[in-house]
Amino acid sequence: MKRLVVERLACRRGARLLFEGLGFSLAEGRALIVTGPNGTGKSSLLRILAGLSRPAAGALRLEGAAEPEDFAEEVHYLGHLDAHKASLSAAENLAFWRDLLGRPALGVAEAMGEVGLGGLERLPVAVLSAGQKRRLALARLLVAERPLWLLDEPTTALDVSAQARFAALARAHVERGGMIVAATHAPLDFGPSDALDLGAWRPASPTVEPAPVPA
Ligand SMILES: Nc1ncnc2c1ncn2[C@@H]1O[C@H](COP(=O)(O)OP(=O)(O)OP(=O)(O)O)[C@@H](O)[C@H]1O
Repeated sequence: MKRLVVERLACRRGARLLFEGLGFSLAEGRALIVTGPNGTGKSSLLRILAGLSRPAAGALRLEGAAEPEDFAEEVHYLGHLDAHKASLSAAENLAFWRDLLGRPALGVAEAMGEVGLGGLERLPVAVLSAGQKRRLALARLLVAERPLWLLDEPTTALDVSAQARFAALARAHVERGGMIVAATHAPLDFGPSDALDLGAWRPASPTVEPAPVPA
């Protein structure tokens, strides 16, 4: 049984403590929807969970993983940037990620079909629309098996039908025993879910030291 456990987590950016004392646990087969006003630290929390930045304090582990304290191999992280090579085709980009990530799941053509990009495999990413680029980024989640999906505003630029299609893929992941932590300003239906309002974890006095004022 996998379970993400976060204890007494604090995040500092520059001179400000964004949140502190944050604790939650997320069992397999559930999603956690993280909300909060702009600048509360949703993206920063996801980056900490993905192992891309260090917390100022606290601990996190993925119980049931081979290496509970260092579980970067167990996560898919989808940030604001789509991380595509513009000159390569859509299929080449996805094939790159499939090879790099390991633990292959869907094939490239199949994954592109799932996100509604069938027929666009050979187009260079440079000519894809913003929504098509986002769909291609989401297809990455499908080509490699990773139990924990960390999604930062995953539905940005998606039209209504693509949002619904993606929500169905996310629910299927959760139904299979996967986990999702998603930061969003939009309502997302990822199946059995918990809610985390990060604004509630703001410290009483967020400024750690005076910020330098530019001359
Ligand atoms: N490298 C950095 N140095 C200093 N401050 C930073 C750095 N990165 C982010 N911040 C600040 O940290 C705060 C939190 O940013 P973050 O992107 O995590 O918020 P968010 O809740 O995801 O916001 P949004 O809803 O706008 O996406 C912001 O005030 C931001 O300016």
